[in-house]
Amino acid sequence: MFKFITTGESHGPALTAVIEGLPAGLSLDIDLINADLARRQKGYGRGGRMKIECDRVEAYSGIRFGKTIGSPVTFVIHNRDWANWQDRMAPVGEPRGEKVTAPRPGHADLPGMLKYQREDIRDILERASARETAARVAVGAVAKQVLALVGIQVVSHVTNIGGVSVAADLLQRTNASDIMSLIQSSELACIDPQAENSMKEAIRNARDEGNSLGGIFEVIVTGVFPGLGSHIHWDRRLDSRLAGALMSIQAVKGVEIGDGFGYAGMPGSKAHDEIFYQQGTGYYRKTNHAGGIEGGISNGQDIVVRAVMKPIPTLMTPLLSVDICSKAPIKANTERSDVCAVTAAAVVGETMAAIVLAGAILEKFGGDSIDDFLQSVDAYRQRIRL
Ligand SMILES: Cc1cc2nc3c(=O)[nH]c(=O)nc-3n(C[C@H](O)[C@H](O)[C@H](O)COP(=O)(O)O)c2cc1C
Ligand SMILES: C=C(O[C@@H]1CC(C(=O)O)=C[C@@H](OP(=O)(O)O)[C@H]1O)C(=O)O
Repeated sequence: MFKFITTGESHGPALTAVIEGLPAGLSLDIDLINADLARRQKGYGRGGRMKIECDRVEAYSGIRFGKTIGSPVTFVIHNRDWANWQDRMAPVGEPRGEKVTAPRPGHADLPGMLKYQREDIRDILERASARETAARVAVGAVAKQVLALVGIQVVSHVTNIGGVSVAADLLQRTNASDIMSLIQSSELACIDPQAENSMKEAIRNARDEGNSLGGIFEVIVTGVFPGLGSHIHWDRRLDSRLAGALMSIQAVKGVEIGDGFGYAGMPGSKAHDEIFYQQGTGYYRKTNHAGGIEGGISNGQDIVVRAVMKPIPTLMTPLLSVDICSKAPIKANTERSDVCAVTAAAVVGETMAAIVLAGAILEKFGGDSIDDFLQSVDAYRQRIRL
């Protein structure tokens, strides 16, 4: 079974990712993994930490001479900032440094310290931090390399920041490959230069006020063939897996697939994608309201998923809180922070979608070696060529 675990604290020595269930013989391009790590570090509105880090993976297991050998793959990403935190984050020795006692509304601080019985909120915030997503992106980049072998690509872009949206008509007429090239030159991974200017202005204003912003990103998966996921059980549905995976990203608070929340205002006659058939090419649709999934199963159309990120909880003009020692009112903790991280979250969204798709495809076609896997995919594709 394809699965992974990440470890590491934000200001600890390193993050790790251990990936299990990759077929043997997969050629892994480490440069592609590092390129995605670099993309995750970008985005107008990110804080000082991204100037310190330069994320790169080091492979520790599961790969020989560039190819997987079937055993678990381990990647390590060193935290450069560790050099500045060795005293406060030492794995052994007496506690040093001031305790964090003013929980930030919106972060894991208060529920985490109650649950884990900690007196220093740092014990919670270090792991709650989205620094962990660097390790996930390394896993996602591997998943994308599995998907690429069968012609599946995953792209993401930002569609809204702080209420400023990409123009609706532009969104409708831009396909996934155009999106990939358009976002190359954008600091926010946004396809609409005009909207991007307004988004940047909104981020600047938020920063000046000691405030923060959230937004929406979209993930599109192309080249998908019908049959990934299943209607049989709730936890095999591709839509439920994608929603859960996207929702697992720190600060993501809503996910929609296809027309999503827009369905509420539509009659059935406008909501579904009529089915057509052409000899030679088979079944096809003229619309994609479903976002590529019907009955929890991919239907062969592009998969389209959007997620909303709440505004960053660490505010330089802090909200009210309560000191966890004295119980007296206090301003919430402030520390170095992003003002807006939707661009980075989009890359993480792309990652999580790729992980779900790679999991579904490896589950369906199995194979201990990459050749077995590809043969099985080919045989299935032949069968469904109707
Ligand atoms: C890429 C990324 C960067 C983030 N950067 C920050 C940050 O600098 N400061 C902060 O307070 N929260 C940041 N967050 C959000 C917190 O990690 C998140 O709000 C927190 O984990 C609690 O969110 P939850 O309620 O969704 O779990 C970031 C999230 C992501 C995805
Ligand atoms: C380190 C990353 O994001 C961090 C996510 C984060 C949080 O609370 O989620 C808080 C900030 O950490 P720091 O206090 O070290 O600046 C962000 O920089 C990263 O994305 O690599």
